[in-house]
Amino acid sequence: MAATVIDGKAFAAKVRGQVAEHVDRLKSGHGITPGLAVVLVGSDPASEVYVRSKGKMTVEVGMKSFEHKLSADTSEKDLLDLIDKLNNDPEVHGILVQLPLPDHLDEDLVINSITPAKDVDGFHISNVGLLSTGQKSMVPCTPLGCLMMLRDHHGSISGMDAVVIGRSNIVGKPMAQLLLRDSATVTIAHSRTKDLPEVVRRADIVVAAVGRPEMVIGDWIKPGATVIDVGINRIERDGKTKLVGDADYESCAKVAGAITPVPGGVGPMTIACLLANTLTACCRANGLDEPEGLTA
Ligand SMILES: Nc1nc(=O)c2c([nH]1)NC[C@@H]1CN(c3ccc(C(=O)N[C@@H](CCC(=O)O)C(=O)O)cc3)C=[N+]21
Repeated sequence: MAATVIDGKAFAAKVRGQVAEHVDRLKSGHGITPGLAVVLVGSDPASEVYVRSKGKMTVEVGMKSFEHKLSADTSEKDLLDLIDKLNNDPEVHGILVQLPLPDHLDEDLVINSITPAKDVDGFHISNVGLLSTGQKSMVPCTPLGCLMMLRDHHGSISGMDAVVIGRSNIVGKPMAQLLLRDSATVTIAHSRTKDLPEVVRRADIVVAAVGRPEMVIGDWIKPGATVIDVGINRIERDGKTKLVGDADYESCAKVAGAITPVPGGVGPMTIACLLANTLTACCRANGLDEPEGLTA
């Protein structure tokens, strides 16, 4: 039987609609407009596309968007000065520094200079620590989007076997924390995992976040399992550029019970969750109730 396609694009539109309703209420009821600042250093074409799309959707849900584009040779001091300004700007509730940064900038130092309460990426060491100890934090957008789709599809994932392929700080590790918090049995696999296909075959939930185009194939998937494909890889095929995930869609969809497509799966949910996190940060900053269903 063919897998159910989990429509991340439609789900993301629904989430953005919910965010927009909350923003309306904040504006009319409290005179507060949530604001998101995005900082881009350098001019990577793919990054520019994402930043533009984030800015557009930020404005669409009624928030203020502050875009800061800095040249590729920006000094660490200038970048830290800008972050300091944004940390202290009451109109800014969320700050995102687009990654990766140019080599001469210390990514950890830069991320950890963002006020944790405004760290809508959830990458600050304080937020990482809070998440892993089950305390209130900002949760990384991509794993949060994956969790929302899993909860929506399964109702509960309690007791299910989940295998996360990939151990990055931005996806693999926080994803594992979120799955664990929802009482799944979690394995983190990676490029050195012994007999990866056999490990993946045990999973009811497979989260593919390795960054290798179409690496996970249908033969590795337990019949009926849910495949969440985090990969976004641009490849050349038949003389055309094509966007593919870390899972081989065609073969996986034949075996899986449900699967997220690329594009139109995890990617749009990531941006929707960025807006949801900005809303959450704004509510917390103003001592207001947090939006229900939009946090982890
Ligand atoms: N601090 C930081 N936070 C990020 O969240 C962050 C980042 N840096 N650096 C770059 C990556 C990449 N990223 C994407 C978000 C949405 C889509 C997305 O919506 N993709 C569409 C397709 C877009 C296309 O056609 O190229 C889709 O999958 O359907 C993709 C990629 C966020 N990132």
